[in-house]
Amino acid sequence: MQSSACILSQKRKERFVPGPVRSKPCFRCEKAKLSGREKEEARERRQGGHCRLASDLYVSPDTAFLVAPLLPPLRSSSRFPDFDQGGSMHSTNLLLEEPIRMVSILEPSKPSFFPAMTKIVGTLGPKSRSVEVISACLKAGMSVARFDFSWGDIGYHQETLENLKVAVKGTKKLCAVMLDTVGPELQVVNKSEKAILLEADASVILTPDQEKEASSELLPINFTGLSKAVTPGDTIFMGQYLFTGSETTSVWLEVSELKGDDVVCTIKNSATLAGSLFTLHVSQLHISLPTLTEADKKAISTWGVRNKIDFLSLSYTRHAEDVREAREFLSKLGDLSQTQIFAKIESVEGLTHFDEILQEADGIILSRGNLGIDLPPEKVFLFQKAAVYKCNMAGKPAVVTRVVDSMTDNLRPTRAEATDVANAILDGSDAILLGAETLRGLYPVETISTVGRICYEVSLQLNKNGWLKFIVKTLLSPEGNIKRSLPLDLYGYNILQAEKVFNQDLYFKKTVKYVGEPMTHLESIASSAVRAAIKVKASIIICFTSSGRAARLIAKYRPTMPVLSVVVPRLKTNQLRWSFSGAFEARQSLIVRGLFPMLADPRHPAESTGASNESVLKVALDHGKASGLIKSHDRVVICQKVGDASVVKIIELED
Ligand SMILES: Nc1ncnc2c1ncn2[C@@H]1O[C@H](COP(=O)(O)OP(=O)(O)OP(=O)(O)O)[C@@H](O)[C@H]1O
Ligand SMILES: CC(=O)C(=O)O
Ligand SMILES: [K+]
Ligand SMILES: [Mg+2]
Repeated sequence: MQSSACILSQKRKERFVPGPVRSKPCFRCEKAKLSGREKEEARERRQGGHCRLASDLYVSPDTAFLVAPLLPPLRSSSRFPDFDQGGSMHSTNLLLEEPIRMVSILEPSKPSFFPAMTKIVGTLGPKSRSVEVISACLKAGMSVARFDFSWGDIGYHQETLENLKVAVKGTKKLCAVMLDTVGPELQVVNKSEKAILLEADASVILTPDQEKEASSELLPINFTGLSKAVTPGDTIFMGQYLFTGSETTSVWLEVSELKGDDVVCTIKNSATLAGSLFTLHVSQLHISLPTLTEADKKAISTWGVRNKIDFLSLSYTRHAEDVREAREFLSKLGDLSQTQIFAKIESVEGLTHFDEILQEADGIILSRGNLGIDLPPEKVFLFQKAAVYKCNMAGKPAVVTRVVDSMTDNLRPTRAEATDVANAILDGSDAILLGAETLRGLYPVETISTVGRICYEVSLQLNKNGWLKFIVKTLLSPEGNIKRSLPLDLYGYNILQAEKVFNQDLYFKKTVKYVGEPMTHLESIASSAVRAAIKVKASIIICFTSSGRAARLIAKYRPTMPVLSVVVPRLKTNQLRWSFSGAFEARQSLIVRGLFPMLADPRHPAESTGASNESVLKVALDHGKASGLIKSHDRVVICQKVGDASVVKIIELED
């Protein structure tokens, strides 16, 4: 297992190895005791020799053959505890094999009812709070609305939420609500909102005295402990980067002197700061403020309770204890005991405690905005791949932020951003979180639809390959040279699957292996459902669930087809009144890759007993047909309980 700390400790002075760079095991990993399974894996690696290694890393057998002799042999005396896992999280699930016909890339994807499997979280704010814009956002594919309490008051966010409710009714698109806390965020408070001109080489003082007026010489901040936390020579990053998505409104400061509670800084670049709030970021510094601040608690216990928030996005989560405390706080707030906590990893401190945080949290937000400042740039990708992989193995949703900053002011993302979105999905992310782009960007709806189209294209490729529908087979000569490509049906030997971007098979096996044995009954059933669905080329999986657990476990195995998660409400009581469960569970699946929730009518039986009676299954199938997901003669895999037994069924639809 790649330890989070080892991302930071790896040195770049690696010996040149063709293909993916192999890292030295870090001091901590080398010291780490190997578990039984790890020992077994290490043994397998040794036995596998370079060929296995090469075929793991390189996709087509012919390149593997060429590359294998170039790889240094594995030292049998040395352990690479993170390599096998590391290799799998980097590239082995991705199989973009040669030969792909380049012109085929240009073929527009056929309009289809196949949905984008990746979810989009949109932050609602000044440019996205009218009923019209929110409705358009929902239609464009937003399934979770994020309310960022770093700015705006409770009344403002309530107005936006009322509009969201109207939009949900009007569009009939389900949308979950996420409250994003302020947390220990350092902020410059500019009450007058006058633009502040900062010039390179001049001095500016950061003071905790918030009564003072902000100016080019003096900036009041919301934290008293800064002068005790920094030392001369430290750099401080300041600006509206996090809100505007633009780096040109940011300033680098260097601490030159500490005067009591004040911090005197030298300005490193000229910039004009506009607006009422700028965030400060001091690289790799622990801020002695609680993760859940008093202001956050107030927002949660008023706005949060009133609106039954589905997700709490816990900013600057630094330890597992932060999550436990938030959970304890939520547990006393009635319905909010059902709210899921998504830990935001946005500092090196959070990264260091990633594993334990993941155990406590319901999901993870890879807050690349802040973390991107805290981490050396060359380490960001490694964090992303490692963190997403760990989330995938834990079966917990991974959400990636800051993907198309430039769309805040532009109709098109940069090519780097467009590729980044697809890569984040291929890495295994469940959802993409849009911040400044929808909050105060000029094109909130276009941003969602552009990101949605990328998600759709990736999902389509994954599904297409899962079905092996349009696969072109390459024939190899006995020497292993590529002879020509022919359609699948014509020949039956030496297959190289082209146009394949995701090796579901390998992913599945790794996930099963990671869980180990014995597997819980439910996970065994859930993984079998995915296996069966792929083998019989099912169009969808229908999963009955009450707690949402079964559906989440199915999603964990990354089916290539949509999963209709049929949430069956349960009658529950809190001693005072009776109510039905189900609404939270349905909305909370709106952030999980591939899950499409449907709330069942609790009065219906699971299946029809007579021809005429309405059943949950019939409603689900009708819903699938009406939305175009399934049609006559399609196969559908169903995961449900019959009596006491959990079963996986395969049905073939009639005309
Ligand atoms: N109402 C239902 N009708 C039929 N099968 C169901 C129903 N609810 C859940 N199942 C099936 O029961 C199994 C357990 O799933 P899951 O844990 O999600 O449901 P649950 O009802 O919340 O579970 P539990 O019985 O553990 O409380 C799965 O196979 C799931 O498909
Ligand atoms: C969203 C957020 O907080 C970040 O990316 O840092
Ligand atoms: K925030
Ligand atoms: Mg952040």
